[in-house]
Amino acid sequence: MTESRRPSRGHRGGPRPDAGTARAGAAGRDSKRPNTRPRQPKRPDGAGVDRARLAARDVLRAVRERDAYANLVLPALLRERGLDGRDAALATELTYGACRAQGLLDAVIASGAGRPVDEIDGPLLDVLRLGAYQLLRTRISPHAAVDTSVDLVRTEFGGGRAGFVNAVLRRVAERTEDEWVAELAPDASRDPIGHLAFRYAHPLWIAQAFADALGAGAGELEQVLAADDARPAVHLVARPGEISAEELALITGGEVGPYSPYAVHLDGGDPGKLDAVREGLAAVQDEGSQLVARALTLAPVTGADGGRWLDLCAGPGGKAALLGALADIEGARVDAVEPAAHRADLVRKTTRGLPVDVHVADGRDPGLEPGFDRILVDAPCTGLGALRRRPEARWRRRPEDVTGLVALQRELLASAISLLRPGGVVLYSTCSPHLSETVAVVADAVRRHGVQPLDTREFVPGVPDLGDGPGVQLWPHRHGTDAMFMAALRKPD
Ligand SMILES: C[S@@+](CC[C@H](N)C(=O)[O-])C[C@H]1O[C@@H](n2cnc3c(N)ncnc32)[C@H](O)[C@@H]1O
Repeated sequence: MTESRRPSRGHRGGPRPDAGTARAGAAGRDSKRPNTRPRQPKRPDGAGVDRARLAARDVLRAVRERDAYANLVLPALLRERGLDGRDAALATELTYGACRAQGLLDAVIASGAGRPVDEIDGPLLDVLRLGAYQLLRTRISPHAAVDTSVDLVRTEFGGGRAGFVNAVLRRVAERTEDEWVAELAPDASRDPIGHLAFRYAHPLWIAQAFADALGAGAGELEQVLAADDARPAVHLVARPGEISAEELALITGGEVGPYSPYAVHLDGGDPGKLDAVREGLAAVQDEGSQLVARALTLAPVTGADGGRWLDLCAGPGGKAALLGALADIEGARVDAVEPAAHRADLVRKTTRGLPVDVHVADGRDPGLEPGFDRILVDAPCTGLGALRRRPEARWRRRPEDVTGLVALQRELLASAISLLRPGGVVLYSTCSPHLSETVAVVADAVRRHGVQPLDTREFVPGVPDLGDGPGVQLWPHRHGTDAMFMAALRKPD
């Protein structure tokens, strides 16, 4: 939370801050500010300004301008610029925090600027988001938050625009986050979901989808939304047959996960630097995803398992690698289908040395011989269950995305059922709890194709709080996993 400060309401209703009309920048007025930092000359490359904030700004710009993924761009940029330790931690916190909180920040910025954010120049908006995030959601001093933001703009664009940013951020700083929420959010008693969506910076349709999926547990909505904003632990999977979770925990300093026998949780750090990951003994994989791959192998088929397993939506290969390792132990073989060639390459990489055959094909018609014993359909989905790991995703996804994805999910599940042998099992999963993508797709398959729903809770042994079944919905606030859904279906004999 923010450190306490006395909000002055002096600017309310005053003239809207504008380049040229804004008061002089705050730079240089903070007596507590370390005086070692030289005033910055205007440099188009931004050299000389705070390196962590410059990195955060550049990532926000890439996300806004070219739909980049913050969690791919940032680590590469930190490496390229040699930022580590405190600088890297600050850049990460500011980038991911500003991405996640974007809706809330934009509402506050719009109020402070007296105009909608789409009327503010993109590069200025990036800096305003960074500054507003520091003011509302960190303990960084308001002077430092404003000054460094003004510096970022001045070095690139000069004094006029810097004055605008200074004026807007000074208005933002007049209230705490709670006070802004009280002023701008829908009333909690009349619109409780709208209120929580605003407070926890989620688009309303996503908060509504979570509430729908929680059903009787809708009182937990606040916890789900809060869990999306918490920094998730890094989950590793210990590859079965290579290393145990206990051994992996010992050599990485992590903790064995509570549910998957292969899971190790790390507090942070760069897992790519771990020897166990570099040597292929372990990989990064959410514990919920591990449970999905394992559930496919635990669901009973009728008769003997002939060892023909299929992963119909395999890229980038996290579950295919775990299935491949388990298949190796069981004497089975996995066919892995992925239509995107570059993602199929990733599957080949993650499954090297395992009994996995990768096919670049469309899962709706992969051209494989039917008769599989077990099929995983880890379908393309909105990803609403993994928002904590994808900072900007909640603002990029649109409710209209759901319809097209649901059509594809139904077709993929139908294709899987047609490829199963009688008595074989398909496990349908999504990293989304949206009911249209989960129980509705499964109910449609049961109705149309006569498959039998199995009590999937039995295939995630030891996991509590799974509701009434037969499908399983995991939740970050209950299980510490992504909000994965899974449902096992058997083809009648
Ligand atoms: C949720 S991801 C699967 C994640 C993967 N199982 C893992 O654990 O790494 C969905 C995948 O389905 C792929 N996909 C999209 N359309 C598809 C189709 N028509 N047939 C098969 N796969 C498809 C996407 O390219 C994406 O790689």
